[in-house]
Amino acid sequence: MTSPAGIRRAGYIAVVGRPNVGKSTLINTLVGAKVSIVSSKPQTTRHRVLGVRTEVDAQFVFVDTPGFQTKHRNALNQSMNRVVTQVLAEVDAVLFLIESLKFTPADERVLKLLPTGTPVVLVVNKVDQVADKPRLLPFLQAAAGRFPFAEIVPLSALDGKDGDRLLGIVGKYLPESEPFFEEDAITDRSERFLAAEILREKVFRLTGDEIPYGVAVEIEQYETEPSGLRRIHAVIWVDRDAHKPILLGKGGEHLKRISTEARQDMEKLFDAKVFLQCWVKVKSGWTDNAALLKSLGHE
Ligand SMILES: Nc1nc2c(ncn2[C@@H]2O[C@H](COP(=O)(O)OP(=O)(O)OP(=O)(O)O)[C@@H](O)[C@H]2O)c(=O)[nH]1
Repeated sequence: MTSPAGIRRAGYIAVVGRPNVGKSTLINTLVGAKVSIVSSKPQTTRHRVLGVRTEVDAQFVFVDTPGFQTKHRNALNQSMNRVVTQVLAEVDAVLFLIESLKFTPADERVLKLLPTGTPVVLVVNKVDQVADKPRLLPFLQAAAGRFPFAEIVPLSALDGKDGDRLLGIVGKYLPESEPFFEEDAITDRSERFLAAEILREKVFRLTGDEIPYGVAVEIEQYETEPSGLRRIHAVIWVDRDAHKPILLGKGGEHLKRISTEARQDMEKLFDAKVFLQCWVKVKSGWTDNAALLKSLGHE
């Protein structure tokens, strides 16, 4: 960080990019705690998730925005695009992620939504996958011609050192300000929200390709007992009858594994004992129902 001694900077940074470019991975690397979802499947991030990183002289508040869904135009996608537009109007800097040596029509659509009055840093991710490094240079030059980027930073979101380098670069664009969050804050979202995120991640990770998008997690009940024990009742909503047995598995074994792994992650994150009960229920057509989406916490 280069700000003069005693001066603190703080600001909001949006992370945008098409699905699967590595936004969640980058945020996890930058924030150093598991507050977002990482999955090999596209379009797992539907919420705005704030991750906070506090350095000696700057605080970075990252806003993880959903990827753009362009294949299916239903209520879920429209709500996603609204979130993106909202987020971009509010921030101090934008990180626009693309993948090394790829610039797809989906990237182009994200590019069109970038603000011109806000510094945009182009993050060229997954450089570790490029065997032939000299091929990067012309790619970066071409990218520089597409938009007045404030900076262009090739990196691997999996690499902590690259993350620190990026922080040094982004820090310059943050305004002078007192920090917004307590030093140890990792998120402004409640435990209840994090519990849902963790459970949703387990469903995606452990269920394979059979259930790509039609899954939502709802925390019906969340209680902290005087002993510190968290008592959580969760519903995993699926939009087809056929998906229920897939999630349950033989004799309920699969659901048991999902909930056990989710509980273990929650206990680690909350530093407390967790009692987690999960049900699988079918709600047909939920991805097309804006009112229901809202009731499930989607914006
Ligand atoms: N090799 C390599 N893989 C990466 C890198 N960054 C992310 N990935 C992988 O790319 C996949 C997608 O990463 P995510 O972080 O889930 O992508 P995302 O942009 O958040 O995706 P959505 O949530 O769908 O918008 C995961 O399998 C990551 O492990 C990287 O720098 N190098």
